[in-house]
Amino acid sequence: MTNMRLADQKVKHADVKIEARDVDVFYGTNHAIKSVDVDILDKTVTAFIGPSGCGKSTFLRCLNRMNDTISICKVTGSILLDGGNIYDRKVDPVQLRAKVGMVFQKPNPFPKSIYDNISYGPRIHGLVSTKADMDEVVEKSLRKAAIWDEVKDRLDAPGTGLSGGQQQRLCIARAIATAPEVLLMDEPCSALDPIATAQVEELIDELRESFSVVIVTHSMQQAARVSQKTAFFHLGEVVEYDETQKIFTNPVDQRTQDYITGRFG
Ligand SMILES: Nc1ncnc2c1ncn2[C@@H]1O[C@H](COP(=O)(O)OP(=O)(O)OP(=O)(O)O)[C@@H](O)[C@H]1O
Repeated sequence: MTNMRLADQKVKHADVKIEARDVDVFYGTNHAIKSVDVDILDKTVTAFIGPSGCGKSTFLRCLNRMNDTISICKVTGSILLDGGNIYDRKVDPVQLRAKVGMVFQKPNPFPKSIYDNISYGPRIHGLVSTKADMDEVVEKSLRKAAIWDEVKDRLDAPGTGLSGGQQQRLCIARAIATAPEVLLMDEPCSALDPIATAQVEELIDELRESFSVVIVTHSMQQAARVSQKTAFFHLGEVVEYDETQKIFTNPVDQRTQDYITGRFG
């Protein structure tokens, strides 16, 4: 991994936003995540890397209880958001997902207008009461996702009519609209061309001024470009979790070294 541009690596002292301890995940008898401990820092981009099937997406989905939707999936251990257990019975997963938003691999806009894609979340969560306020939230979210100029004259057009890269930025705007504290991104650029990928990467860097971003990526170059912290997953375990620069230049574990130098995965 030489000649790799590394993101601004200065990890400023940041509060822990999510504290995961001793997390295990089972799909039936398949033990997919094994005793994982990870702290996600506030206003920091954290990358999850590792070979296919090592559990990156599974662990990411634990952070906003998306795994609840999979009947055979069982999660044990503790995951605290600002000190509160997200698996507590009193926590409403729908409310949780407004705070811990998610962007998926394939852009998935609703079959609605661009405006309605953004206004839907704030409306169902009762975050906005007047049309003028909603207009403001829609504009702000689209601006923050760097797509406002491309869509401002066609807010009534269907979101599905945009290009792939625009659809992904629309989905990011949709996730931002509920004012999340953490944004989870599961291979958000894998369906995008290099130009759209660069736009989304630039956006990720800007978003971390407002909240934490956790990104699953197969691209080590992308992890190095956008993240300050990196966790290397292997066979359901976190082998190494450290500052991105350390992981890519001086990893402690031989398995990390082998992965980043392309010896497996
Ligand atoms: N919905 C599911 N039902 C049953 N098993 C699943 C499900 N999703 C993931 N798994 C299993 O959990 C393990 C971890 O998969 P996961 O998708 O989390 O890995 P990953 O590192 O994200 O892989 P990739 O990089 O290929 O996306 C694998 O053994 C996989 O088969």
